[in-house]
Amino acid sequence: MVLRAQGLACGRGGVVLAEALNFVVASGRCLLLRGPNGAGKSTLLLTLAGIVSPLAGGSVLEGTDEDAGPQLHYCGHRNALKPRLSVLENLDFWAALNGPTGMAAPDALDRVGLGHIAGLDAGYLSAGQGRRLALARLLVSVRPLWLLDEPTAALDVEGHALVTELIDAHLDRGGLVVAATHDPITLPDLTRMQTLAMGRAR
Ligand SMILES: Nc1ncnc2c1ncn2[C@@H]1O[C@H](COP(=O)(O)OP(=O)(O)OP(=O)(O)O)[C@@H](O)[C@H]1O
Repeated sequence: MVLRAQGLACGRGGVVLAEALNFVVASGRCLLLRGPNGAGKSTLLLTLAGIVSPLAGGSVLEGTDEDAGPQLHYCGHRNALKPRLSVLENLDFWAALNGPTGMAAPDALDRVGLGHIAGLDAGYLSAGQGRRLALARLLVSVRPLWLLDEPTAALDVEGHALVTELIDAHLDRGGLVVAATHDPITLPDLTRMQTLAMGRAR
């Protein structure tokens, strides 16, 4: 499986943020989007997700079965949690919506360190706990392409390590990751990583 961008231009509000982007991300590899605030990293992720239309060119995930349904997870800045549902109910909701094709929800909560508060209303979660719950969505539904916007935001040191482990395990399974991040993410095997430097918006 390969994510291929060709002649891709993206922008918001009539401003071109990146243009003539050509890159390939193959199975088992992670592309890190780097650049200052406002460079267009989130916009590029939204464009790859199909949420924002490209201004030119495009991107395609090659090697997928057209009948297999959605092939990507988009994990944005916001955690998309329902505050009146418990932690487990939130994850069950996402598993039902995206398909319960991955880990069982209680196991996924254990994996991200939230098993002990599965019954707590999500509205009471700390910022980092909310981020961990958002990341658990990646585990309960199997999708090959992960588009992650600041996945380590609000996470503690162990949380940073968790993100690295989740990405690494996903790559082991042949997954692909594109992640916008200001924090360093260093995978054990550096040959799995590539970087796209984006410039400041004009
Ligand atoms: N809907 C919109 N209309 C107009 N401009 C927008 C819109 N959404 C984002 N922008 C602008 O697009 C630019 C790029 O924003 P984007 O969120 O992609 O940057 P980023 O590289 O992810 O930044 P950060 O590192 O701060 O997260 C910013 O200048 C932002 O103000």
